[in-house]
Amino acid sequence: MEMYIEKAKVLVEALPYIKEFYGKTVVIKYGGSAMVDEMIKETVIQDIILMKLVGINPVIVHGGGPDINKILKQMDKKSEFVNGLRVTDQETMEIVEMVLAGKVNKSIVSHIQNQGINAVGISGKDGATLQAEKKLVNGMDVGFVGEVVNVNTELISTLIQKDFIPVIAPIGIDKEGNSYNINADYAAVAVAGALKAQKLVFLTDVEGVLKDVSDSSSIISRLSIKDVDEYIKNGIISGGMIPKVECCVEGVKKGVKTVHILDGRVEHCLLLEIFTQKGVGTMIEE
Ligand SMILES: Nc1ncnc2c1ncn2[C@@H]1O[C@H](COP(=O)(O)OP(=O)(O)O)[C@@H](O)[C@H]1O
Ligand SMILES: CC(=O)N[C@@H](CCC(=O)OP(=O)(O)O)C(=O)O
Repeated sequence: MEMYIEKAKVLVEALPYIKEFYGKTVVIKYGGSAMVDEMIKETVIQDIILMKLVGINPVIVHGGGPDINKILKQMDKKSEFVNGLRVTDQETMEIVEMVLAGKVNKSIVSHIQNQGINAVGISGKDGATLQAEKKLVNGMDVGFVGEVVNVNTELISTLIQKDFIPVIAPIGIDKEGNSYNINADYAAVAVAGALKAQKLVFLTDVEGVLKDVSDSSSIISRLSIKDVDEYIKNGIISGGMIPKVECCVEGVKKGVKTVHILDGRVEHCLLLEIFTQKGVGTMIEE
């Protein structure tokens, strides 16, 4: 009996959060290694379904860098990155689109549908959702790498209204109908900003933003956007964490209420963040 009373208490603890987020949009950037581990993948999907069933509107923007790397390797095609962005020639673009909008997108949709909940997978090209232009990196042409210049929220909003979970692959489209490879972190913040989301969550493969990358206990629980430049300058934040944190800052500036970097390897990290007093990972704030 005791055990059931404890379980009931956990549900009651979630009540104020369910009330707070009811009818609100939460954008989840799902990528990196949180996507590679099948067990973790299952728990992430369960969390998103639970969110949906208690009246929250989850929107998934996914990456799939490791999947693209795997296919390029099989094809003996080298991949080069500039500032964390994949140099994307025509052939690479075709592979990126095939992997992200095909394999990865549909696999997430399948996992959700398996649980009896409706999801629709789209690429940013559908309904001209992610309108893009060529992005120059430090003045350099890196091929079909895109920058989101506008998000047309019509298709996403229609899906939400009809109770589907939108699952978005970060492929952009320009005025001529060309495809662009967009880093999924950038795509997620653009979508969250345009939807005026209540929360934007980046799932990644570290505990959060750390003061010392080799010490997982050095987590910065609350990071003010004022301190970000300083942390980048003195090397505390480096590598792949730089664009992620910059996206968080942009999210806060665009008016997303709360922005988080969470450890996607932690079972049920989304539920812990949203429905309990125990915040996990790093929250980026004004
Ligand atoms: N201060 C920091 N705190 C945490 N991780 C950091 C930090 N500085 C650099 N990193 C690196 O950034 C990586 C996360 O970025 P990335 O691999 O691009 O994530 P994802 O694949 O989830 O988009 C971490 O695995 C870590 O190696
Ligand atoms: C331009 C660019 O670099 N695009 C990324 C898109 C996928 C992505 O962002 O995946 P993760 O979130 O899993 O890293 C790429 O080609 O890898």
